[in-house]
Amino acid sequence: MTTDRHSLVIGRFQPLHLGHMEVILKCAEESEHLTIGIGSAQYSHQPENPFTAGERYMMIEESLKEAGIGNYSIVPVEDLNRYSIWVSHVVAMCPTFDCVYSNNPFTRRLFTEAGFAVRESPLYSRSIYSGTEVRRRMVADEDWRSLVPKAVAKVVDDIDGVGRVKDINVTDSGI
Ligand SMILES: Nc1ncnc2c1ncn2[C@@H]1O[C@H](COP(=O)(O)OP(=O)(O)OP(=O)(O)O)[C@@H](O)[C@H]1O
Ligand SMILES: NC(=O)c1ccc[n+]([C@@H]2O[C@H](COP(=O)(O)O)[C@@H](O)[C@H]2O)c1
Repeated sequence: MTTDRHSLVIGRFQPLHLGHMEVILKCAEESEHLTIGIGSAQYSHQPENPFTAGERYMMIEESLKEAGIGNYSIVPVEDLNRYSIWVSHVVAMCPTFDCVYSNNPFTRRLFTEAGFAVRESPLYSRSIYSGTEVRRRMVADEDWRSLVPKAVAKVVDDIDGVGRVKDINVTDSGI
């Protein structure tokens, strides 16, 4: 089903996982155009945000190519420390959109207050499909590949992403 809806999905994608992909595929199917906002774009090399905006861009672009999706734009969006103007900042950075897909109550509230239609999409196997779980498995040498698209695993391998995630999770004392 395609409508004339122009939609936004926003997340940190640290990294993109199969839960994100379910939302993106549903949204792409329901929209004429989909914008994927890479949130917290200025952060990288931190335990919660290991990958740069450019690396996350590659993960999304290659995964959507793999999935045969074409009607989208990818836009890095930096955080602002003034919540009241963050939505205006997103609007200024992105192609026009009228509908936002998010499950985070705070993000939903900001867009609702700004007059956008906000849609909730089901959370897919949330106990395993989260960035937090993917990063935890990388550090613990457990299977993280089954939680992400093949294209994401390739980007992570190309940049030694697992080595980076492990290094930034080790303190000086080695704990
Ligand atoms: N398993 C999932 N199924 C559907 N949507 C998801 C899933 N995990 C995250 N999302 C959606 O992705 C958006 C947030 O993206 P983000 O990259 O911050 O996800 P995250 O996996 O929760 O991150 P982290 O665990 O690193 O904090 C939210 O709208 C959230 O509801
Ligand atoms: N004021 C702000 O900078 C602000 C407010 C709400 C969401 N965001 C960003 O949007 C992205 C998605 O956030 P949630 O995962 O919380 O929905 C994150 O990168 C988050 O930092 C930023």
